[in-house]
Amino acid sequence: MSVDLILLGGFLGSGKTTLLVDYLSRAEAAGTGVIVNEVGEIGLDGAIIEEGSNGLPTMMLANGCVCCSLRSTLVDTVVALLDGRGGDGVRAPLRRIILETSGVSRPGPIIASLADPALRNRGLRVSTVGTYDCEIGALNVETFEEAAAQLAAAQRIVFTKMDKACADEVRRHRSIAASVNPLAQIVAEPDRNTAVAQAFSPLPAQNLVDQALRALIEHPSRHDRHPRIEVMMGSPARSDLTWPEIAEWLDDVAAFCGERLLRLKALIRIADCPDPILLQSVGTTFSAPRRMRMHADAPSGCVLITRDLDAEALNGMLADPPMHLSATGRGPALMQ
Ligand SMILES: Nc1nc2c(ncn2[C@@H]2O[C@H](COP(=O)(O)OP(=O)(O)OP(=O)(O)O)[C@@H](O)[C@H]2O)c(=O)[nH]1
Repeated sequence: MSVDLILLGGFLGSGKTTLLVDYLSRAEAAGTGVIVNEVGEIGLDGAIIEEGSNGLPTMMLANGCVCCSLRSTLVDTVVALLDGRGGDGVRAPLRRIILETSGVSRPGPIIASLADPALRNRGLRVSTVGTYDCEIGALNVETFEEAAAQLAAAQRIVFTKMDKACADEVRRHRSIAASVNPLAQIVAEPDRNTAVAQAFSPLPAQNLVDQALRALIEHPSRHDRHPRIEVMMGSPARSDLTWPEIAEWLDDVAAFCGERLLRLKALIRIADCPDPILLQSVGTTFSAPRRMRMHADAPSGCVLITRDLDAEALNGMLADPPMHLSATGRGPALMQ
């Protein structure tokens, strides 16, 4: 049986713990294990979650950041939960594990650490959910780098503190979130119960995400553009690209961008395969390429989300790049 491992990210104070505790009190949270990562020594979030965990197994990773110093501890903790060693008593098999990351964690290194051999055959399906604070916004200047990495990595962005924002502000936040991460599903539900239920429900099937990618490639446009975040579209330079060329290009892109690469998603046709190949990264952590047999007629292309780096710089990286990148439609610059 596969187990969903949901990385819950979002900046400090953006409402992760509150969302998680609200979820754990619901009937559909049965079969959930929780891991809480806190950087400070006090373990306040852990205590709040334990209190509200409804008897579900909860484990703490305190005193360090899960994307930097606690990576092997994270793997041990996930294994312990999967083996039924988290919390007290004998447990029914888990259906999902929710990892609340510390507000300053970057998702890429966490996903990379989950590729550990100890987790290889455990049927983990990793997904990413991010909270977006409608009271203060998500991308403030002081916290920009981590917040941008978290927002761009999310497959689902859940709006929090909607009670503190008027309808116009929520509309603006929706536009900002969609502009920074056009691949994410946005949950902007004023009704708290509905929002909590949707936050951790199974993510739309892969084909829905691929439809989003396809729509973007066919109709690129961005209404709100952040001055430091670029969403680029890529199209193949030739029709006879080979896998080694694409693999080398991805290596070059990752090395050139480093932490400035926030997200990459691509459906690419190569000469020696009848089906397009799906490629994805969160930060510079790439998942294994997948043949997409159901998408034989899909166009070839990619979406890249970067910070502090434009398409021209990436195109100039190689004399003859296999993919040509261009910025999506530009609207007025956002100053948030
Ligand atoms: N009004 C309002 N307040 C909220 C909401 N969600 C969270 N808060 C408050 O915002 C503050 C921070 O919420 P937390 O859930 O602790 O945020 P967090 O992201 O877990 O914070 P860190 O663990 O420090 O990163 C708390 O005082 C919450 O009560 C919301 O939907 N509406």
